[in-house]
Amino acid sequence: MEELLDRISSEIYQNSYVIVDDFVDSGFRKALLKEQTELLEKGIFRNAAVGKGDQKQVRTEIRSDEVLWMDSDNLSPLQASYWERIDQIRQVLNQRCFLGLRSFEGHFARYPIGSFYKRHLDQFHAVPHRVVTVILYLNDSWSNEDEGALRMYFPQEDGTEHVQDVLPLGGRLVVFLSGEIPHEVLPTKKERISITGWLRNID
Ligand SMILES: O=C(O)CCC(=O)C(=O)O
Ligand SMILES: [Fe+2]
Repeated sequence: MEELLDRISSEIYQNSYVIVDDFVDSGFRKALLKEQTELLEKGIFRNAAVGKGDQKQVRTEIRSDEVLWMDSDNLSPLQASYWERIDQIRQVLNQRCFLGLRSFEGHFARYPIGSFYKRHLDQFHAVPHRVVTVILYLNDSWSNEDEGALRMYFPQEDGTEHVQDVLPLGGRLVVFLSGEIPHEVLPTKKERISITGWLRNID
């Protein structure tokens, strides 16, 4: 984990993003996926909203995933163990990148077949406190034909954008600066499950 934390902090410092394959082992991933699938079957998932406070609304033309927020006071043992690992990332990013990260918030997300999330930034006027986005994919298998990639846009110095597509491979962790990297989820041809969270500079 030490080496991994080194790599995460140096790549965030240099590139504003990092991709870590097999961040969790397949036993842990499968257990989380099972736990989440059970919640899903109980119908606890909600259509994801866009915006915050009074502005909050379900806009399925922007995003059509379903989310379930994790309750920090009521974490399952698996969720707690994931939070602990994220907290190690939080600490190393504070030590090496001086990001002043104080807390984490996160939700499970399910993208049914055909769903997507249009291009956006995770940090904007209504949610200024999200500094680092952390996504863990839980899918059993994924290939190019399943589509549903995370498409990231990297602004270049000459004003153009470099585009990178990242497949939601199970166990893969994607970390990036929430205010710097616009991204979208391309329409998926297979159900797509993840945990998306944000390290914030408030408690
Ligand atoms: O699941 C992904 O790949 C990205 C999700 C996302 O952009 C978000 O929830 O803000
Ligand atoms: Fe996002």
